[in-house]
Amino acid sequence: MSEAREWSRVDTARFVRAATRDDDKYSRGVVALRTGSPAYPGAAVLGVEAAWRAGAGFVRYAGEQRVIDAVLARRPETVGGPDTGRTRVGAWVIGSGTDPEERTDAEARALREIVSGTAPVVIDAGALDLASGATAPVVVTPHAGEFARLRERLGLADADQDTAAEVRRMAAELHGVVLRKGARTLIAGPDGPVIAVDAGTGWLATAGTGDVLAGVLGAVIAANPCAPLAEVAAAGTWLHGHAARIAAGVGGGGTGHPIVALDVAEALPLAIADVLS
Ligand SMILES: NC(=O)C1=CN([C@@H]2O[C@H](COP(=O)(O)OP(=O)(O)OC[C@H]3O[C@@H](n4cnc5c(N)ncnc54)[C@H](O)[C@@H]3O)[C@@H](O)[C@H]2O)[C@@H](O)CC1
Ligand SMILES: Nc1ncnc2c1ncn2[C@@H]1O[C@H](COP(=O)(O)OP(=O)(O)O)[C@@H](O)[C@H]1O
Repeated sequence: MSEAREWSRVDTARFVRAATRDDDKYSRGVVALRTGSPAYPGAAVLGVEAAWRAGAGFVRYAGEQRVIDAVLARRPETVGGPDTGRTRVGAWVIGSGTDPEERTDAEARALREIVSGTAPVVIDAGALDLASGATAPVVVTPHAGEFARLRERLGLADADQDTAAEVRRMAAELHGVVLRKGARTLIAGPDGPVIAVDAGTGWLATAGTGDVLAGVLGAVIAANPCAPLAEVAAAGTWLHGHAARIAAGVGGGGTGHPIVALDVAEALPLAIADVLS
């Protein structure tokens, strides 16, 4: 069995800071998302909401007009439309709520430009096929099914001893951070230990919470430009789990109650306040 380092609240606190009088919207972190599609507009809304609620100072959304409309209806603070180059993006989020089979040439070009850039990119769901060609720093976020498919695609499908070893091996192959989602999320960079983040509540297993996680990761990465990417990703994952625990009311040792993905996003400010206290 491979060893994994258990990630804690104290570890997370190193990557969360209170806003100060010296901050402006750019210093708090700029996140840009190219997520969602006419088939899954909700994924864009969830990721954008999560990026704001996780403390981003500026959130930009680039996508189809119908999806921009859905995003702005929920979060008018968001700046829609393609980046005109005036804002330096601290982190990109791509792929949530998209289907690679439906990708247009224009969309493929836009995504290729993002994964060839210098800003870190969270690569989720329908963009996972772009991970192997990326030169930007990346965090890829497959769930169990996507992880198995990505292993096949990369020719890594022969047996490893356990999932932690598989995650480490994929990270080495991709020269990036791999974040394999589950009740216990495993995260590894090309070097360094495998990190384990326990969600702490099964109520998090509900549609759209992965889209929320992608937005959280974007915000935490944009706010921590100089920190090791695997550790920043672990901090974002821990906050996501903590927000779910708060939303589901499992804090006092009780069984809690069902939640939806937006509940997790809405509990993020309380999770951050708790870490800062
Ligand atoms: N409101 C929305 O717009 C939502 C959009 N979503 C988007 O829907 C698209 C399809 O995502 P899916 O994950 O449903 O579909 P996928 O096509 O990625 O995978 C679904 C299949 O993978 C297998 N699988 C194995 N382990 C799994 C696991 N742990 N979780 C999920 N599937 C597992 C299952 O057999 C299942 O049939 C993605 O782009 C995703 O971002 C989802 O996030 C749900 C919410
Ligand atoms: N049994 C579980 N207990 C706790 N968390 C879970 C469990 N199963 C999945 N999760 C978490 O829920 C989220 C689901 O993400 P994902 O599978 O991408 O869903 P979606 O595509 O619907 O957004 C991930 O953050 C994952 O770690």
